[in-house]
Amino acid sequence: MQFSEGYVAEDLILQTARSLAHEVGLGTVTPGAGAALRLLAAAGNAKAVVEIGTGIGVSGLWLLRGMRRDGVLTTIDVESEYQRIARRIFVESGFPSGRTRIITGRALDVLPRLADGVYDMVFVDADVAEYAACTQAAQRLLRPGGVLAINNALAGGRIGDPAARDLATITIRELVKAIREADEWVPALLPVGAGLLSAVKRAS
Ligand SMILES: C[S@@+](CC[C@H](N)C(=O)[O-])C[C@H]1O[C@@H](n2cnc3c(N)ncnc32)[C@H](O)[C@@H]1O
Repeated sequence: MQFSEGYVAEDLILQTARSLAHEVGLGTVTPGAGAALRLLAAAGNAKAVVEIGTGIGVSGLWLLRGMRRDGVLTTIDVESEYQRIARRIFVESGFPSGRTRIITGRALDVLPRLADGVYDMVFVDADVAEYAACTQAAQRLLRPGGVLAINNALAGGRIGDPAARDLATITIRELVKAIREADEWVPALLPVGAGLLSAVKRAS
């Protein structure tokens, strides 16, 4: 596990972003999960990606590095102060402001304003209570063959423990089960970082 997490090393800018996030007490994707996000974006030659939960830009930077050179990352967060730092990190990493569309607001207020069926990937990493609604929105936003990725899918390691009945664990457990059983998704639960539930939207 330690080997796979460190397999793709983070450069100085990602390390700096990660330590800034820790300083403000903000969780981020791990390097292994970041590398998996970059892989998924690159595999889909992603031009348009939606991220729910900008934080200060660690996962966004991984996504941008996998996307097409002309791709645009639309990233949503309620905290404009985090996004101010993220904007700086993206630009300092060589991604001009035209490569990002940074939207401040609650995910469930912003997502209905985004266009149907035009996104190649949606990454969800914000409020667990809204994961199911974000998944529903992703179903609408993604093109056929587009990829949904949901962070924290192992619920802090409690997902498979039937004795774990806290609300967050139950919410995630029900969601990963629903996605596994839904005809519209082709899923796999990747055991990187906090767990990255990844699912391709089936062409109907
Ligand atoms: C774990 S952090 C995201 C970390 C980021 N994805 C990364 O790996 O660098 C979760 C973020 O979700 C944001 N957030 C929480 N609830 C939200 C909501 N309802 N809508 C939009 N953003 C929200 C928080 O402000 C926080 O920045």
